[in-house]
Amino acid sequence: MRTLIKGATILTMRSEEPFIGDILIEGDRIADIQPSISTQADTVINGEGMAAMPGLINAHQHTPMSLLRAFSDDLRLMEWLDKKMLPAEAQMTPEDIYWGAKLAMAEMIKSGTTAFADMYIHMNEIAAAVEETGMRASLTRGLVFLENDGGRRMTEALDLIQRWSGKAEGRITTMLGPHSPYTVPPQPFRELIALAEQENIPLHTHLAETKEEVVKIRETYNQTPAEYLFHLGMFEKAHVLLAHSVHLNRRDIGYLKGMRGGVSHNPVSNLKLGCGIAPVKDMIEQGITTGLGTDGAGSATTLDMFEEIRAASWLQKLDYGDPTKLPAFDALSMATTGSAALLNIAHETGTLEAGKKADIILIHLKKPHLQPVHNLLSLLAYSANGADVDTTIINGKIVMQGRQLLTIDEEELMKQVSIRSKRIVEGI
Ligand SMILES: CSC[C@H]1O[C@@H](n2cnc3c(O)ncnc32)[C@H](O)[C@@H]1O
Ligand SMILES: [Zn+2]
Repeated sequence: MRTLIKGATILTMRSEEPFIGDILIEGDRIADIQPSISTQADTVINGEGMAAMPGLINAHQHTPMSLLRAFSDDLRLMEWLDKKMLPAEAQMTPEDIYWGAKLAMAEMIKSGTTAFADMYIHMNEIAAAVEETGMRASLTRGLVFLENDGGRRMTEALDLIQRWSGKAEGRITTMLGPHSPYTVPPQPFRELIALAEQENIPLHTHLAETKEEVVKIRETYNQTPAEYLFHLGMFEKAHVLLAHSVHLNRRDIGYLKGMRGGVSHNPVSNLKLGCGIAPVKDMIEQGITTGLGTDGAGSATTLDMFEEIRAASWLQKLDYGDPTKLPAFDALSMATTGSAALLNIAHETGTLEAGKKADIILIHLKKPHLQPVHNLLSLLAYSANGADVDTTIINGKIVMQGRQLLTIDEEELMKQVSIRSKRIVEGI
């Protein structure tokens, strides 16, 4: 199967310079990118007036929480989690998880996200939704060790890894997911890190999201959250995906230096929950890989990565009182090459180049808020939004064209979401 995109304004993200050209896709990979390609193809897409760029990669998500979007807002994280989210999650059936995840995937595909990292429960249902929708995903069974469950959660985590790693034409990868420093005591944390090292499995966790977490870890271990993980050996033994990392001091950033993996910055969720501003510029200066994520729609409300790109850039400018901080290309890099590295898939995605997987989005530029095109990078980072995405291609397959989802029945999805979301909140 060959698909040819003709005459698009191409931003490869390998360089900052866009150019007008063609992209040839063969099977699941990009075969060629040139100013002009003359060849036969099964499908030809007219890319005129469109920007072509790598699909955006959401490095931290809880997909089924899309069913809890706008259910509870304007609360502190711990109160929001304990009093609202956990009781609602206790009402969710595996089928709810499947439809909640599908809702998130519909929104992601429609806003130009082609891959994501997810941490949740009932991961078989999420994996099934990934298989059907055609998305690329790194899946993690979130592990909280505050009560003895007889090893059930751990069994599910290992089952996910065994059953789904490399499945769905290689689109699914997996990680181990100790939820956070405040929900996983040292011994189980050590065991997970040892297992990750032994089996070469990446780890996905939350770190230093709120001041309350910093206080709690200080009271319990007399350490900062980053120190806690560092002394458990986490950063030297495995690839680690750290969500948030808002409250890191200079020494904490030093602990992360040289780590495999890096930090998923989730600026919109951090803003909305009043968590603070992550030291993104300082982490980048220390060579720490930084990507972008939304967190779940239960907190972020939207999964539009263009909002994250904009918020990331503006927060650093505001924090330093300096508009030169985190310029457009750097913020776009976080959502593409940065997040790809966090998901451990940078060899396959994150840039447009021959040989890489064909994860490509086409953005309609002939819109009042995207004209004139003095600077494509600025337009994409500071003015575009998810609704400007016309076409989404993942693993060489067109999953949205002309804003029509091709792998998801949107009408059925809306029906299921309406029934299930009502039942969940009525049950609390
Ligand atoms: C055990 S599965 C993952 C678990 O994480 C919860 N969660 C959602 N958003 C956040 C956040 O911002 N910080 C910490 N934990 C979060 C979610 O509700 C699931 O229970
Ligand atoms: Zn999270």
